[in-house]
Amino acid sequence: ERSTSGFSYSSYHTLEEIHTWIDNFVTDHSDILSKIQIGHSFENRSILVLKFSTGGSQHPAIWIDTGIHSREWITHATGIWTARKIVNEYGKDRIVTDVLNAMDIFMEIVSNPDGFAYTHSMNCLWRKNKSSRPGIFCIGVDLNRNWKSGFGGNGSNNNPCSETYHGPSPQSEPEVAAIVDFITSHGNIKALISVHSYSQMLMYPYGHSLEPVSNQKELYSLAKDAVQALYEVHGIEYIYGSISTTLYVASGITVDWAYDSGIKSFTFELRDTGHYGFLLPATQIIPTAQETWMAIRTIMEHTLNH
Ligand SMILES: CS(=N)(=N)C[C@@H](Cc1ccccc1)C(=O)O
Ligand SMILES: [Zn+2]
Repeated sequence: ERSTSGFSYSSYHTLEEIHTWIDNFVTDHSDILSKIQIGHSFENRSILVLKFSTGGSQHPAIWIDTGIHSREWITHATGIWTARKIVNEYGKDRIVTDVLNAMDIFMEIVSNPDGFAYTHSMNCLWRKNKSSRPGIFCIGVDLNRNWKSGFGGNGSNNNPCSETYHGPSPQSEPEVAAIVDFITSHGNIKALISVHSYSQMLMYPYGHSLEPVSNQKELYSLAKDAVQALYEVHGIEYIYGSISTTLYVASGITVDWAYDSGIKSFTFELRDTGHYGFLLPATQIIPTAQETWMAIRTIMEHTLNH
C-alpha cells in the first residue's frame, strides 16, 4: 500500500499537496529517492529537490526543473508524473536503468514556490516570484531573466512592473541563487532541462544572442530525435531549434547560464499552442506527461552516451 496511493496524477495540486506528496513519495521509494532542501524562497518557503540515485558519490547528473514560472501548472504536474515514471521504469526500461546505474537525477518540481502559492490564492496567472524591495511598488522578478549569462540584455526588462523584469542583479533572487549554488557546488551536472509552457517547442541556447552555440549540430540533432519520440506518442507536433531563432531573444535565462557553465541544456514549452494556454485542462496532464517523458528519456540516453 503506497502512501501516495491517494494522490491523483491527473489533477493539479496546491503547494501543500505537492510537498506532502514529495514526503510520501520519498518514503515509498527510499531505496532510490531522497529529498534535498537547496534553500528558501523570498517568502521563506522551502525549496525542495528530489534526488534519484542508486549510490556512488558525485555521479554525473541530470537536472530537471519545472514551475519556474508559477502559472505554468502543466509543468509541475508533468514533473510529478515524470518522477513516478522514473522510479517505476528503473529495473524495467533499459535506458532508465542504464542512466540511473551510472548517473543521478535531480528534479526541482516547485521552482517558484511563492509565485505558485499565489496562483492558488490570489492570481492564477502570476508568473514571477514574489520578491519586493524598498521604494519599488511592483512585486516580483522573472526567474527566467535573473541568470548571469546575458543578464539585462534584450528580451528582458529593467522595469519592476514588467513580466520580464530581470531583477536588480544576476542571481539576486533566492530561488535562482539556490539552483546556481547547488549546481555549482555539485560540479558534475552534465545536462539541464528547464520546463515551461506553452507553445509546444523544444529549444536550446542561446536565447540572449542569435549566434549559434559551438555544439549546435549536436543539440539540433538531439532535439530533432527528442521531438520525434514525443510525436510518436500522441501525434503532437513540436518545433525545435535555438531559443533566439525559434522563439525570440531572451536574456538572463536558465539554459544560457547552464550552457556557459559547461552543461548541455534544453528548455521545453509544453502543450498547448494557445487554445487553453496556461489554463490547460487537467485531462491533458497525463497525455502531456507521457509524450514529454519520451523526449526527456531521449535526452537522458544521449547524455549517458556522450
Ligand atoms: C510562456 S513562457 N514565459 N514560458 C516563454 C518563455 C520562453 C523561454 C523559455 C526558456 C528560455 C527563454 C525563453 C519565456 O519567455 O521565459
Ligand atoms: Zn515560462
